[in-house]
Amino acid sequence: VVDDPEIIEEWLDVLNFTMAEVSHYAALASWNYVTNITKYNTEFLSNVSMLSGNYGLEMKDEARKIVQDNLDFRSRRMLKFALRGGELRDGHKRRLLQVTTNKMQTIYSVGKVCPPDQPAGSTEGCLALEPDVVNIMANTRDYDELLRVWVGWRDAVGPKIGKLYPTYVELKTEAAKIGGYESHTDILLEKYEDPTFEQEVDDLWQQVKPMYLQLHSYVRRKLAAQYGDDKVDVRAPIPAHLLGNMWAQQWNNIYDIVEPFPNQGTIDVTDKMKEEGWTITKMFQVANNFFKSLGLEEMPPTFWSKSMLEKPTDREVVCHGSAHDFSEYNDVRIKMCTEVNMEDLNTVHHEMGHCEYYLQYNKQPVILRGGANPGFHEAVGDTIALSVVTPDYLHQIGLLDSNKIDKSQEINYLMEVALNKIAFLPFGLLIDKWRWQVFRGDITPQQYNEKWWELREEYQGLSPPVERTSSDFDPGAKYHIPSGTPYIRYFVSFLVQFQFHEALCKAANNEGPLHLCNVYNSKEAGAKLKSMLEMGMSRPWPDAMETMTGAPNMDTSAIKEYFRPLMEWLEEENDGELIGWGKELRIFHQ
Ligand SMILES: C[C@H](NC(=O)O)C(=O)O
Ligand SMILES: [Zn+2]
Repeated sequence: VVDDPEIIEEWLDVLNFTMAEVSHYAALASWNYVTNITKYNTEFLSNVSMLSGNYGLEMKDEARKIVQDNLDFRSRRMLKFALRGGELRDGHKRRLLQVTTNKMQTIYSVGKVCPPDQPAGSTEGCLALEPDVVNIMANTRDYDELLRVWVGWRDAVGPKIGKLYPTYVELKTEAAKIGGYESHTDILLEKYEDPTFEQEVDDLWQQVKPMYLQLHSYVRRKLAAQYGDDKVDVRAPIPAHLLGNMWAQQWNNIYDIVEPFPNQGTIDVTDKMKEEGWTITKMFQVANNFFKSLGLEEMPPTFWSKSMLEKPTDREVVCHGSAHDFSEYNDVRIKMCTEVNMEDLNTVHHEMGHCEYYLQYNKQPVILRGGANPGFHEAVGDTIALSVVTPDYLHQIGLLDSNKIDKSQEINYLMEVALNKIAFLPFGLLIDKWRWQVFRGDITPQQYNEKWWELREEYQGLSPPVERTSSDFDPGAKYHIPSGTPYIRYFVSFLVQFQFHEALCKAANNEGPLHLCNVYNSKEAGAKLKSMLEMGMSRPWPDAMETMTGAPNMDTSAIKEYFRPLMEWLEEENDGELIGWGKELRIFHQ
């Protein structure tokens, strides 16, 4: 037992140094694997993960000996984090968990959708998820072609991942129990340091659900008009393959089908980006310039020389966009199979927001480097992107001919943003609703798929376009399940980013409405954001929220204020029409 403050401070210093080293090598091994999926890099990642796991166990055993009573807040917080998490002591089980996770991620990342009656073993004519299959889902308006790739992708990766998932769940459960937790779900929730967090997210969803129902009702009618009443029944959930996205998580790609006021010029600037000859590098330079304009850190030279900003042609990679913190030498990178379009312009800012956060909290001890909560980390880039997509800024960077918009163009603009942000909310909630139940043992392997679709209908008002059975594993068709990346962070982000946007607009003395506010070049907005980012996870997230907004809690008033003009318009449009589905189906009256 150690209770000498001198020795404890010394231990914490050594912890910080060794954690930086171990995290650096773990990040490098992971980087090598995700940017070049080879047998060697996969095994190398497994080996390094085993080593960093050994270090973690030793560090935890030492931390347990430390008496925390007369330590200051900061040291106690560092020790709290040091003692967190699951714990597998058995080397074989730890390796099995690592290998199983790598296998699921690899199956997903190399998955291909092949033409019908493809000879076994040949990849002739097969399509990768990014960019090929994603582009079909975004651009084709052929019901059956959409169905083919929607089913094809799930067939390609679902069952194989589904076979591995129960082992993954068992091992995570054993690690949690040895670590002193009821289930792995408690480890996931622990990051929010909030005993009522599950109740809070349910309450927040109830507050924004009416907005989602308005959008869903309107979009369903437009899809019925597009594909016919025999394909889309306005009294029923929407077939899940018609929303322009493989997971129906964001609906921007069907903007043309749902556009409120046609021929008014659109703020979907994909075509303009291509006409203007935008390159992938330019997209990242524009994003970098926005952060610089706020007085924040620019991406360092190694970001440009070491990132992977487009899909390589000579190897398999994990295409799903990600940002990487190497914990040393100011080395931050992005890996992304970028395409020149508006959706990816948003994602570029999203990923760079992670890098900005890494750069801002790198003065913190390694163990305090992280988002105030994981939702904050997902919200930084998206908050900036809320300024980027405004007519004012798009005009400034030459993607819109004018920054003036009339009433109908304003509704069009809000619809574009709502298809990204409002559509996403139930999806952001249901993924971990499913996973929390799986890790608690409330959903068995036999029930994986049927419970998934129950949640998809309950929250999103979607239905599978064809019969799904328990031999399918549709959760596995979404990156975050095979990769083990938690998801409630995005639900949190899609709410708090509007609070952050409002706070930055206030700091920038913005006069106009929230949805037209663009904080580009505002050093006051930058200073406000910086004051929160540099905290990392050194304080509980309500303190970080208070630094940003003046109040400590998540709050839906900002997102409601942002979309108010659109909601008024939608309630007009939906007056007398069917809204909701299942037992909540009703006629809407203003
Ligand atoms: C919203 C989430 N973003 C991310 O993974 O970066 C997703 O793509 O599903
Ligand atoms: Zn992210």
